[in-house]
Amino acid sequence: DTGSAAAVPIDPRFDIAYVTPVTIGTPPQTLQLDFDTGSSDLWVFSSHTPTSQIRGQEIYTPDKSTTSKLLDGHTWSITYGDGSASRGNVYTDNFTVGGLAVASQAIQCAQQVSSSFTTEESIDGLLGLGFSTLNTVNPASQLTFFDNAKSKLGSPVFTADLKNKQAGTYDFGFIDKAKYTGEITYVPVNPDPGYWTFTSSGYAVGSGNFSGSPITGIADTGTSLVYLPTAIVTAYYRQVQGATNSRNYGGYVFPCSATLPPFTFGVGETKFTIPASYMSYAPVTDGSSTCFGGLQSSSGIGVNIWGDVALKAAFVVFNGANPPTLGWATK
Ligand SMILES: O=C(NC1CCCCC1)N[C@H]1[C@H](O)[C@@H](N2CCCCC2)[C@@H]2OC[C@H]1O2
Repeated sequence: DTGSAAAVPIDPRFDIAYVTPVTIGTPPQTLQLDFDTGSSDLWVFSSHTPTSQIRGQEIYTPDKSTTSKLLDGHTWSITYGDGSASRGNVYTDNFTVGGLAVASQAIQCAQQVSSSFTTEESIDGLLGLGFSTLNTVNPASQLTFFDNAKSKLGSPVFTADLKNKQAGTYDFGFIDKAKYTGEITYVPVNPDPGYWTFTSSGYAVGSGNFSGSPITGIADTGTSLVYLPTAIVTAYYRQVQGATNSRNYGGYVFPCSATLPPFTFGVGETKFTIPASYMSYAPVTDGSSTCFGGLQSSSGIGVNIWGDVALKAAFVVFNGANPPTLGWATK
């Protein structure tokens, strides 16, 4: 079997996050989920979510599905790196992504979501694509959709083809040659503690020389920006007129009119260049002429993160074989 579904930016102006349609239950209920390789919980806004915390999101109502089953006594609670959080109870039900079906997928129903989820009206929940070891369901942790689907897939892979300000694709079970150019460079993945952790072979700022120092970090579709060591980030913003590290906005900002250099990162012998246009994330507040950078420091986080700003510049294969690897190709 295979699956293929669109990854649609939630805002036409800035690539804050991407959502992908899924169906849950019988008859199918369609929700738009944020596919997140940086976590491993599949949770949804639901009939168990207080209405005060719902603002336009689609919800899953297990009682309306003839195939839903309560996973009795199981609960979950998750907090993300940006401080957003949710918790609730668990059902199993039929679940599909782009034609790929899993019977009895654990569906974590939110009984509480934090404000940043309530205010993000176009995200109806998350679909974790990290390793199942990160799943937070107690007392028995649950498998991700990918882990449940693996046995049905011709090849135990999924691919991310995220795009700048346009819809891309998540494919499951096959590698679409039409989506990339040249060869795919595969690199080792350390699945402990549960992220798609790999080592980049270095970086360059604009037309500057390539620095071949290894950068270990995670490939995270659920994070908008790229977070790297301070030395790399300061080298980048030294090339941006008027850039400053703003305590007020919590990162590097610059005049939206500034000329930005592109940013190149290495994977094995292959080099990926993030265009300058991807390196300006969004105005710090609506209509402001001060923009927030797409590259920020990872010093406060404890891990380097290759988020959407970087992933958009490549075709990425998440290879769930044993051992797992990551494949990177230009497009
Ligand atoms: O917390 C992170 N990443 C951290 C960012 C700071 C540095 C450490 C990693 N990712 C989350 C992301 O922000 C959430 N957000 C929801 C609202 C729209 C934008 C996406 C969404 O929910 C979980 C995951 O995706």
